[in-house]
Amino acid sequence: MTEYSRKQEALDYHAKPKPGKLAISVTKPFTTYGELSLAYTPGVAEPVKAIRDDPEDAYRYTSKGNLVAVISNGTAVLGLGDTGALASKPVMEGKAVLFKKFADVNVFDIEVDADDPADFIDTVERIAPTFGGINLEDIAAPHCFEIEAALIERLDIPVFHDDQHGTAIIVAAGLINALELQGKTLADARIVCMGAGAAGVASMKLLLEMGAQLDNVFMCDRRGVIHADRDDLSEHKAQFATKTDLRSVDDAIAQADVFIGLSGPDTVSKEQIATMPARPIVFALSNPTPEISPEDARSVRDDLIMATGRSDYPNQINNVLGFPYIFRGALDVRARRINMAMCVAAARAMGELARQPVPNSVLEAHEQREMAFGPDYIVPSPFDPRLIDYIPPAVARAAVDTGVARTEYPSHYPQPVVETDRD
Ligand SMILES: NC(=O)C1=CN([C@@H]2O[C@H](COP(=O)(O)OP(=O)(O)OC[C@H]3O[C@@H](n4cnc5c(N)ncnc54)[C@H](OP(=O)(O)O)[C@@H]3O)[C@@H](O)[C@H]2O)C=CC1
Ligand SMILES: CC(=O)C(=O)O
Ligand SMILES: [Mg+2]
Repeated sequence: MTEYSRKQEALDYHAKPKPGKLAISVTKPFTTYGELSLAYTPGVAEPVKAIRDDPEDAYRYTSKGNLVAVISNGTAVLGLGDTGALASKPVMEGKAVLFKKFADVNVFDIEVDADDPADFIDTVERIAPTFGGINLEDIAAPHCFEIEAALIERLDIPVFHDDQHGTAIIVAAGLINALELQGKTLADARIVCMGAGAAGVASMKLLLEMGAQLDNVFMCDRRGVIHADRDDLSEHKAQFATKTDLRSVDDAIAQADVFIGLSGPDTVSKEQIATMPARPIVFALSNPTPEISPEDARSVRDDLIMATGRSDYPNQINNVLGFPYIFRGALDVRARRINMAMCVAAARAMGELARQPVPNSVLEAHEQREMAFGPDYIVPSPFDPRLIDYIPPAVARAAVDTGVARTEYPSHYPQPVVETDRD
């Protein structure tokens, strides 16, 4: 397929037979006058009064508890940069499709024309009563950090910046598996992260939480390696400013076991990948164009494990594996927030699933005869039907254990096996 026909196919997919990828459906019988009088006036006044008297009843009588807002201001849309709010809508509709298809979570996508963080925060705060959770998407650093922190502070529903934590979870799951396959460990691995924005900062923070060492993490932005002698660092970059003699990205990559790209298209060269020590790991995760193509990386290395964020190569490290299931688990225990313990639990569950035999439905979706844990299969496929059995229970359990759940661990979720003493 030529580049032109690929583009046209994508445009046609979005345009036909109806513009966009989503519609709203009605969940109650609605054909008679009696049903009209229940759904609308006078019947609707009863749940209104109930919720006025007890706001928790919103979870009982409305769609709030299974409704997430996917909200963007369009300032960091994929790796395309600041496209503006309107142009981010196809991505937000796409996230809504994934939420619904993979975890049966309903979504309103909301594109907010507000570059000023205070305006954006106010808008989200005002519309928050509608929703059971808020998924922030494609909001550039550094504003994304301020926006997320303010909304977590002001709201009592989960607020989750997907590009930060959704990405971090899948990066951690994939990296732990890839390191094991390469005979390395998270505690010892030297990691270069190209991109110190939303995704890069959160991913490195989760890796530190899960065992990576700060002295082994070399964060890079457009000005090169982030180090302690730089005086141009935001608070979020400064937490990675270690004492190091490394200054150039070339030098950092030449010592790195792992390269993680969360920056933009074509930001690392074949020559740089060629200098990495034996058995390297290269996650080129910028979308849609990675930091380096798998073809280019493989042309200079036959000992690497390679992943991208795309669906058309093996090892898709993409937050699609995370956000539908993390919200499913959080909503099902009515969590007040999504905390670090829930993120770690999700990453571990995801990584574990990749080690299990692959079901036929996944082989069929990928048109493969065989897939098994190994260099070309370090994370589950987005089409793995077991993701819903692995991740939400892990997230819900962590929410309950850390005291952020408003309900008990759901009775319809897998229950722990109780050992009985028969003696
Ligand atoms: N696969 C996945 O699941 C995901 C992938 N991503 C990808 O990660 C990338 C970043 O997204 P996000 O963190 O939200 O965006 P941000 O705008 O928050 O951060 C972008 C970061 O990348 C750096 N950067 C951009 N271009 C270059 C370059 N040429 N050389 C070095 N550094 C560069 C920026 O540097 P500076 O600070 O100097 O401006 C900044 O630190 C995107 O390409 C996105 O598609 C994001 C989320 C999920
Ligand atoms: C996958 C995603 O969220 C991104 O590239 O921004
Ligand atoms: Mg995104």
